[in-house]
Amino acid sequence: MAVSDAAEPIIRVRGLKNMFGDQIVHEDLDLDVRAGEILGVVGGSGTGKSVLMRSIIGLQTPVEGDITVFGEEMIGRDEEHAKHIRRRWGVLFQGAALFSTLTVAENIQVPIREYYPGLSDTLLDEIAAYKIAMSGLFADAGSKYPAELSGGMKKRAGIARALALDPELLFLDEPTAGLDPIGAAGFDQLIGELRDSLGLTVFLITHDLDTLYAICDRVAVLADRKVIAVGTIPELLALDHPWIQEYFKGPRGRAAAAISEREKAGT
Ligand SMILES: Nc1ncnc2c1ncn2[C@@H]1O[C@H](COP(=O)(O)OP(=O)(O)OP(=O)(O)O)[C@@H](O)[C@H]1O
Repeated sequence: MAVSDAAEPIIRVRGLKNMFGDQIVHEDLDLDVRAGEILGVVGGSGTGKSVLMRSIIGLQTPVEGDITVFGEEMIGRDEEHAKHIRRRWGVLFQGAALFSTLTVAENIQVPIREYYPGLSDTLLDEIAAYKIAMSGLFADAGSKYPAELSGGMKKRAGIARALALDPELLFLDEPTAGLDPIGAAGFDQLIGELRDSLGLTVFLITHDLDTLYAICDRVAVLADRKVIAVGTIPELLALDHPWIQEYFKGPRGRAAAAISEREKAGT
């Protein structure tokens, strides 16, 4: 893993403000995501984790603030230039958000067709097969429709589509939600392996404490409309914010920490 804190961050958010009607979701929110890291983003339900991700990827226009990705200012950028930047990231939305009327292979080919309209069907099929293998799906998954896949397989198909354009950055919104513990652990392992082998930077929204312990280099905590803390789990444990203490030191947090300790000890 090659996490760099000295270089310019891959994602830099400053003074972000988001509102829906009278409801202020974010105010004065700052966040850096470093090159090569897996950053876990946690926070209670409705604290604005998904809205933060949507702001960064350009699906939500903030009321105030600056967002740069790969050193490029994202807000107010013209569509043609934004498209070139978007090409450098992949997104796995909650529930995978696959097109239900397309096969897995066709889903993976959607972004490729958008950016490279001239590619032959043979080449598109080869690329889809490669992404399917990278995502740990069985070889004939390409011909299946999403409804024919288990929840875990759907998420892997979503990852395959997110990897379609060889991204440098992945956004994952609750990737292990709804998976059984074994499926979730396998998915964590996949994300870690992809980061290591492809040199990805990963922005990962999760409620899953096991995921935080297993693969996240740092964790950003959303509360009170902003990122109240960001650091390694030991760094966060040293803070006395009530939500952080409850989250990491409540029964589930203690269980996840114990599993992580056992795995490190190899027992
Ligand atoms: N398009 C929208 N219109 C109005 N309100 C919205 C919209 N999108 C999000 N919100 C509100 O913004 C707040 C933050 O939502 P968001 O989905 O980002 O929370 P979250 O932290 O991801 O929650 P969860 O962990 O439950 O997924 C919520 O109160 C939500 O109702």
